[in-house]
Amino acid sequence: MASTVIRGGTVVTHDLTYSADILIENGRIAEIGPNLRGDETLDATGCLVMPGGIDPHTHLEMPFMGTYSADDFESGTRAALAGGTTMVVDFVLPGQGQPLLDGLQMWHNKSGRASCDYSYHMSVTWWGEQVWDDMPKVVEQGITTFKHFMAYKGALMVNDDEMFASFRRLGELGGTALVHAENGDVVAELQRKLMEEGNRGPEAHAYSRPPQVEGEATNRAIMIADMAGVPLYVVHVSCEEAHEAIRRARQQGKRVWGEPLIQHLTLDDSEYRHPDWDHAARRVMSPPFRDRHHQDSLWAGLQSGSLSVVATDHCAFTTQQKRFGLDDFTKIPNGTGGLEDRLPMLWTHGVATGRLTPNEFVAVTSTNIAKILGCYPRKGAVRVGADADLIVWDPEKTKTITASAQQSAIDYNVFEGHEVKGLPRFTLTRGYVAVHDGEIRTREGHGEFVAREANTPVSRALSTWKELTAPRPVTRTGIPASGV
Ligand SMILES: NC(=O)NCCC(=O)O
Ligand SMILES: [Zn+2]
Ligand SMILES: [Zn+2]
Repeated sequence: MASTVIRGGTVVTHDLTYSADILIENGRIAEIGPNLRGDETLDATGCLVMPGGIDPHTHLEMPFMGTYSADDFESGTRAALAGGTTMVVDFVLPGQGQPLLDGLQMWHNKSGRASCDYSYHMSVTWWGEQVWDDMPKVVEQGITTFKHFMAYKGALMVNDDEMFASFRRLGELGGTALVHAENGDVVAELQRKLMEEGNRGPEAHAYSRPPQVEGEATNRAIMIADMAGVPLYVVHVSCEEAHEAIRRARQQGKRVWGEPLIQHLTLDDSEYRHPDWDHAARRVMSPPFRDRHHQDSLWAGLQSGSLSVVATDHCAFTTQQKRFGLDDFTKIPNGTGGLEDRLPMLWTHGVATGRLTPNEFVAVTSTNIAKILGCYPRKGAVRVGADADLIVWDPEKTKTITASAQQSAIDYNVFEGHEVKGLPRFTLTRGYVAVHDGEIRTREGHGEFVAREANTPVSRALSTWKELTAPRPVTRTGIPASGV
């Protein structure tokens, strides 16, 4: 295989910034240093060379709310690479009563079309002995993160007793628990009441999911995870109430991470008051967009380290699909896109504004999640031996986001009209140049499944601590005689 040199750029990792060339051989980084030579040269003059983005939260071709999300592994990973993301982690969603391994096979069948590397989280959508038995087999196959929906009552939601049992099992297996944290019982009741009162439009979606439902569920999940002895990752943290629970838990030494989305960081709830029904419905997702006060909290969390990862929850539905809920907001498929836009939007609103340093940008888009997921330093690193999943980032390159130029299969973009400054000049997936000076050259099927390690350092540390502090019977010498 021909070698490639990225020449003349500034390498930016989560902890270092320095000038160097990078030599790539057989899909891996072979050498980092000055004046390197290879068969092909990519000019990185004026650019930053960073680990490719990892998006740990996507739903590609996902069966949900009576339909399927519109981007599949082909269009989804093409969108990812176009925006500088080189690995996605999608959610396997077994049906009710379906064995986890069957669900996993369904996802393997779909992901063969991926253009970049990918992994999965397993979703615990129901509970029983079979799930308990299957969990170690799933972990053996390199899927170590298990998602629990605390919302979507009557569909994906699991109850507290099921969640506690699953969390304990995961703790034993050295895995990590994920939660969609919203109080599904309260949401269902608010939905019913709003509909009854004639609140049927997309804005009622936001009214039915106030920050309190997220704050309560986040805190509950944290406490259940702590009692079960398992690290916890809270997906799509959208508000101060949820962030506060995570911040407090982390200050107490609990092993909890929070993941805000680029949508919640940059778009607000005024979108739901838009006079055009389609405009508002296209932005219906759970949790909903929030106001400025919550956005400021999320940015502060990324700056201070109480929030760790920026994802997309890419779950794209067309306008036609959104119209399933024309006279009933509870039927609007929940989800928005963002795979192509996450990095440029975060750079523009984070780095260019001074909220984040370039190194922090790398941490929250790539390195932190690679460590949490157990695939670092193969992913999320610029170092010899790592996969050559790299972006050559031009901080001066600009564009206006528009659906007509996007890779995603849907007919709109929630960031339509946003100007971004900072875009990939080249995106490399295991050494292959999928974005070449802005031109998309993705190869369907190039992507490979990334098996991940259980028992990450954090998981081991937590198990050690829990074992040390486990309840033990008190050994007593003077036991009083029984009164019988
Ligand atoms: N977030 C959302 O609205 N849709 C995708 C499914 C989920 O993550 O809850
Ligand atoms: Zn969710
Ligand atoms: Zn999701």
